[in-house]
Amino acid sequence: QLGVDYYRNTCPNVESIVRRAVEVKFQQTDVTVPATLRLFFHDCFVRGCDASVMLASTNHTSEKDSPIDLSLAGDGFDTVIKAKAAVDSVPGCQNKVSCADILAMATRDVIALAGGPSYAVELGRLDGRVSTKGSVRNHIPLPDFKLEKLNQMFASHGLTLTDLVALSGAHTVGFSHCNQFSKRIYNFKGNKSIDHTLNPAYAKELQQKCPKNAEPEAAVQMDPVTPKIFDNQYYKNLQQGKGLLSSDQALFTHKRTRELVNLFASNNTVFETSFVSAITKLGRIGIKTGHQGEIRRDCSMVN
Ligand code: HEM
Ligand SMILES: [Ca+2]
Ligand SMILES: [Ca+2]
Repeated sequence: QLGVDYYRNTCPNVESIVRRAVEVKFQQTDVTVPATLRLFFHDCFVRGCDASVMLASTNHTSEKDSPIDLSLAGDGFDTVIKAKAAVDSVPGCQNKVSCADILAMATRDVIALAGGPSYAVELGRLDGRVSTKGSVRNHIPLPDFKLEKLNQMFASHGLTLTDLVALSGAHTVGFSHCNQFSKRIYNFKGNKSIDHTLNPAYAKELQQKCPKNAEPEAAVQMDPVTPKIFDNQYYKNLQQGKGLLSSDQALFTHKRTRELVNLFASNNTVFETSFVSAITKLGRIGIKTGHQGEIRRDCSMVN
């Protein structure tokens, strides 16, 4: 049911309206890029791409207030809210475009703004009416997951090992808080050692940036070389033992995925093509149509 021309008759200029709003937001802060990209991932993996991640808590706690999603940067939500306001300010477009579709378009736009590939976004998702804190824990992968478990979680959404490796390339931009990888540098396997898959010089650098008593807000760029550019540097980092999260470095440790890492590291065009294919599949997860959803007036509340 998804299609690139979905709003052809209802709001023909929706793509340029969203793009303009995203550009303005990006000029204010470049954190807009990783924040929006991660928001899209966390939305699609929990109840499908239906903007459930944007619903505010009511008498029960919603996804965004779950422990994992509390680390989603506010600028991602703000990007969608601003783009939605821009769309709704155009006569005829008011309440015609779903928050889920605006998030999908904004994600495409931030990737291009950071120097990554551009692609046609499929549209036609409705917004969901349900969001629960409990659903996040079992659906969002954790940074200490083994490859087998990561693969299982992605496979449950029809995503292949190639898709997993390509989508992990999103970690070419953005930050991680120290607590997400502190075990690797201070207490690996519970015996006060350092994860041996970490490059020793990089491990030292991380210990400096994340001292044992680091404040909870302390964060490190996930790609130490080109932290703001959407490129294949992430894979080159993995080849050098500079994957920040255990789940990143695992892609190079295992033979099955190492070949893909090497391929993406050596050929940015292949990486971009694989990423576009994978994020397009990501955007198809759990699509709601008809009575299953609605076009939310306010992205943070059901109608
Ligand atoms: C493969 C399994 C994955 C795991 C275990 C994982 C885990 C994480 C963790 C722990 C962080 C740091 C969060 C923080 O401390 O605030 C993070 C950040 C991020 N993740 Fe992932 N992630 C995965 C896949 C993905 C995918 C598929 C995407 C998007 C397509 C993505 C996009 C991002 C982005 C852009 C950031 C940076 C966020 C920011 O700077 O605000 N991740 N991820
Ligand atoms: Ca969702
Ligand atoms: Ca990069």
